Amino acid sequence: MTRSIQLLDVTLRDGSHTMRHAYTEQQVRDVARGLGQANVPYFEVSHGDGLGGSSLQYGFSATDELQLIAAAKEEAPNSKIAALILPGIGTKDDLKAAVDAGIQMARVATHITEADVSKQHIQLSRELGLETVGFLMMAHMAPTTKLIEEAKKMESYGAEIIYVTDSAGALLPHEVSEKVRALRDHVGTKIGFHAHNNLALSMANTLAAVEAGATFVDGSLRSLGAGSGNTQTEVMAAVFERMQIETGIHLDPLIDVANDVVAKFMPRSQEIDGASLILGYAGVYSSFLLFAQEAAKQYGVNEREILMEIGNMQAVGGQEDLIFEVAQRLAQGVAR
Ligand SMILES: C[C@H](O)CC(=O)C(=O)O
Ligand SMILES: [Mn+2]
Repeated sequence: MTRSIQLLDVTLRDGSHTMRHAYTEQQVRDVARGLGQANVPYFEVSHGDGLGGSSLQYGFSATDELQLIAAAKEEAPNSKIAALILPGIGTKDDLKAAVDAGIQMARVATHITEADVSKQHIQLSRELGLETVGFLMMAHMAPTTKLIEEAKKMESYGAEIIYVTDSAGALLPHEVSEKVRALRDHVGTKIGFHAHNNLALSMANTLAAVEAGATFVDGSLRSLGAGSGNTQTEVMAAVFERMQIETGIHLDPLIDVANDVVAKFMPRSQEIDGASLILGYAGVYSSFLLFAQEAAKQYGVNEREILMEIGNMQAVGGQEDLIFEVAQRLAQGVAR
């Protein structure tokens, strides 16, 4: 039997963190056109922290995300455009406006233990006729029994696909296998997996997820995403082709857009440096990296020390302010 996988590219959303939310409409058009020409079935466009993320807390977008979504849709009419939405950041009105701009999928994201807050957004997404994903972030922070509990809640609200999201790039392959297999055995939805490469495990973890039953996997071109980035989309497409797993993707134009478009504007290559390694090692939200680097500079302290402390404190998305408090305390030599 031929196996098939749906590949979802997040360059224009997770990559927005690394781009400091400064994507221009032209960059988005160029990437979207390339993804469309490569027949990528799904790709995500929005502020890095999802719809409505443009703010003082998370960083202002240089260009309105609705304008970016509409531009992407024009360039890639045959791909489905997804938008991430975090209840508490993105509102129901943001979701409705994104539908008008052209999205066909909503990915409703919560912390791994907080699925309750996704109910209204998931229900609205279904009412609006969107393909609807429950996106459970920081999956390393809860045992598999809890993951099943939270996934069942999202399923009961109407989610059609549930993602195990390794936001910190902290999961090991056997942990990914265990979590995805447990969802396959206990939840009736399709299963997805989203990786970060902070421990150089994103491809291994993606393959572990696929072997365990995931049929949706995320990637970004040249790995352009928070921290050390995501599984590299074009590499993943090549590996799946070698494994005779059907993706429907045309490899050549995909490599072209990665090399000729994304590589030209990305601020740095997505290597694993000392700080991004610590994200995976200490289990820290990947989008905290740039905040930690800024705080380290501001207070004259070591960025790795900040990240280790944030990991010890088990900080979660939305606690970006804590990074600066930790840096200040370290600068004053004050223990927690
Ligand atoms: C808002 C986060 O960047 C979502 C995500 O991609 C992750 O948790 O990983
Ligand atoms: Mn991510």
